[in-house]
Amino acid sequence: MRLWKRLYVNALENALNAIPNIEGVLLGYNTNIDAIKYLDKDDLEKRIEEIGKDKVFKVIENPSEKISSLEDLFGGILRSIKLGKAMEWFVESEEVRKYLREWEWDELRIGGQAGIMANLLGGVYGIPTIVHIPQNPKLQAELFADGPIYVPVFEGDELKLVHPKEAVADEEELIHYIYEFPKGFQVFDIQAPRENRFIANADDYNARVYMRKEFREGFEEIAKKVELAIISGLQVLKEHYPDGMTYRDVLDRVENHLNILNRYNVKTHFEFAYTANRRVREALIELLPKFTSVGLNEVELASIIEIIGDEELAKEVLEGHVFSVIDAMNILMDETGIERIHFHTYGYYLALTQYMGEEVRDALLFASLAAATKAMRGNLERIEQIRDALSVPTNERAMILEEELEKEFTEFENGIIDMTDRQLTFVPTKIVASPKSTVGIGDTISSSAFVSEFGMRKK
Ligand SMILES: Nc1ncnc2c1ncn2[C@@H]1O[C@H](COP(=O)(O)OP(=O)(O)O)[C@@H](O)[C@H]1O
Ligand SMILES: [Mg+2]
Repeated sequence: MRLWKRLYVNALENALNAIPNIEGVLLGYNTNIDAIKYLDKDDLEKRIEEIGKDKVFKVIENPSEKISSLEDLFGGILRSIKLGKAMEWFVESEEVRKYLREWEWDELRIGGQAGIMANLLGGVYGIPTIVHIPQNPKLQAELFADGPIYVPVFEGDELKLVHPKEAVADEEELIHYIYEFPKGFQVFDIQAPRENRFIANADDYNARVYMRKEFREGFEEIAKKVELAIISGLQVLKEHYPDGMTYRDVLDRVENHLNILNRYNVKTHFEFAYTANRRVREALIELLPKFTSVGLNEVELASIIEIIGDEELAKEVLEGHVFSVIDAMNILMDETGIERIHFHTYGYYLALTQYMGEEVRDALLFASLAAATKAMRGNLERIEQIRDALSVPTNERAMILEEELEKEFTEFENGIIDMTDRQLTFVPTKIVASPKSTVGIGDTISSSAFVSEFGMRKK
């Protein structure tokens, strides 16, 4: 434990010193507005009575999975409360979209993985950050932090970088309406067994990974301005769209972007997120050889192993057997040739890299501090706040894993295992006992580790 205390303190200093070395990072592709509302029993019951309680209650047992009417909307919310389950349904009706807008919200936040990471990397870490925003209405632009956050805009033929607030356009508001309820929340005779959220998604652009003109026509200029790129948001892809477009059309465009980034020696990270469609998941695995790095959790690693490995190993990964996780990471590296794999789960992180160095470990430790800060405060606002996370307890149970690793691998020192052609890095993480929020922690972990490792290796 004393060892890790010392390593955490050193890693924080090393990472903080290195972050100013990073000259530019690109974030694609998903950015939207998250409109959060904390549900109120009386308001909710009144609205449901107005629409017709019977009609709404029918949807609870026969979920429509999408929203074409107000019955669907409130039926979905009630179902989510009843089961205590997170659910996200797409809003198809214009009339319901208007209703949602008028129902208002308690809080607006930037949403989408790229949008959230822009406020972290640009707004908090001060790294020059270019972000893809499918649409740039005022309501969304104002949610971006001040700081070196940029969107590319054409001025004549020339591509200029400006803060989103300076490029506001009369474009669509892509809103994800998030309805939160606490454990025990009661409406009529329905009670929530645990806290959770229902999301009404009124965003036609990110659902099909729409790319704006600057990214279609000016990508080479954009790639020249950065050293790093982090790609996410591809998990939503569907096999087919009503207009005949398929996931292939999107992935061809992404592949073209990766070819350009690779040509300019930009290091690229792909942040995996659970991808329900198996075809799309397969295609994403096929794209991994074009990336430098990938970040994922236990569910996502298992879902990959279901495709490139076997069911038995996938099951063990899900159950959290550390040696199975290590086997799975090695299989993924064998299969794709990717240089860096960062696995995160509750209580510890692992990285498998085709290069050696203590920077890999220090980056994971820094990421753990950033994640704990975010969990504690709900939001990270200033980089100095990360120092407070040093006093958060380090996961004690990971010490048992550490002993097992020590027994299995003789060359294990300070979290680093030399596997001759690969380095395996293990760190026990900080755990916040009662987190204020856990939204976007995974992206905080992966992006913090990826950029800080690069910064430290650059010296
Ligand atoms: N209370 C907590 N304290 C510290 N870290 C946490 C806590 N809860 C979750 N985490 C970290 O957050 C990660 C969540 O990442 P992930 O599963 O990818 O979800 P998402 O991408 O939706 O944020 C977990 O793997 C874990 O490492
Ligand atoms: Mg994640």
